[in-house]
Amino acid sequence: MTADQRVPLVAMHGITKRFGAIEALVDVDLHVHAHEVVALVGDNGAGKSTLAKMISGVLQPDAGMIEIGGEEVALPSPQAAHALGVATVFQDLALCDNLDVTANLYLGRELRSRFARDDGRMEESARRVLRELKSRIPSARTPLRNLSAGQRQAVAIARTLIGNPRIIVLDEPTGALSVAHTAEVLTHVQRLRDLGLGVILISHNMNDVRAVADRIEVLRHGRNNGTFDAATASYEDVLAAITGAVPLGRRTSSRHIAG
Ligand SMILES: Nc1ncnc2c1ncn2[C@@H]1O[C@H](COP(=O)(O)OP(=O)(O)OP(=O)(O)O)[C@@H](O)[C@H]1O
Repeated sequence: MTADQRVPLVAMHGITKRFGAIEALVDVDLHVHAHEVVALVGDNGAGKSTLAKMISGVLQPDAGMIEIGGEEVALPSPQAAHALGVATVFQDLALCDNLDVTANLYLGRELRSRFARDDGRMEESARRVLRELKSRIPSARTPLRNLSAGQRQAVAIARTLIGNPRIIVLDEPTGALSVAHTAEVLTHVQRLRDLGLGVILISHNMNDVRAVADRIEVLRHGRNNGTFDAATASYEDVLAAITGAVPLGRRTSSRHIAG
């Protein structure tokens, strides 16, 4: 079976979203398979976050259709998206400095034994998830305030794994990180793919994108503006699609690329 014949984990068709007079997204398509990292790139205001918020149930499209596992779905809330296996790490990470790693992973969904919070089970499961991610965080009991920016990002990613998601959306996970921490986070992204998840990676950084993505989807002014195989795409061609600067000659249409 070729990649195109597989049912995507998530497929968005003809997504349109307006904020008053602003057309944030117009007729946008996006799909992601299992074991695939799709980078969503574009200039400021291209519509990346708006699209991510729709997969995450934070925003709803004005038109278009979203399928998960081949079934059309409604995602009226983040809870609805979560229940269907979509997990998102937004830029603010939503972690608590005063709590340790385990407490952050289980924030708002603590495991309980019959009468009390089951700290032992949570810690064991936190250790398992960190191992799965190949994280270098020293202990599941380390207070978050002692972790580096890269390790915090790892905790935020690990937190999504607690809910057994199928699709993970990462919004600029390396935005504020040093080179070493960026490399660590990119390893985690690869690990998510190895675990069989579909990953949507929003990024401004072409080096990161080319290091981990299988496919690159470009948005420009709220519209699809090119699909590239990350292994073979030239930096110039992707940049041209992002900025609209260069003729489309060498760009590959989304219809010609195996997803
Ligand atoms: N809540 C909102 N109300 C009004 N306009 C919005 C809102 N959210 C986004 N927009 C507009 O929609 C367009 C797309 O924004 P979006 O944040 O999705 O772009 P982006 O590609 O994620 O940009 P960036 O890389 O700067 O985060 C922009 O013109 C933005 O100003």
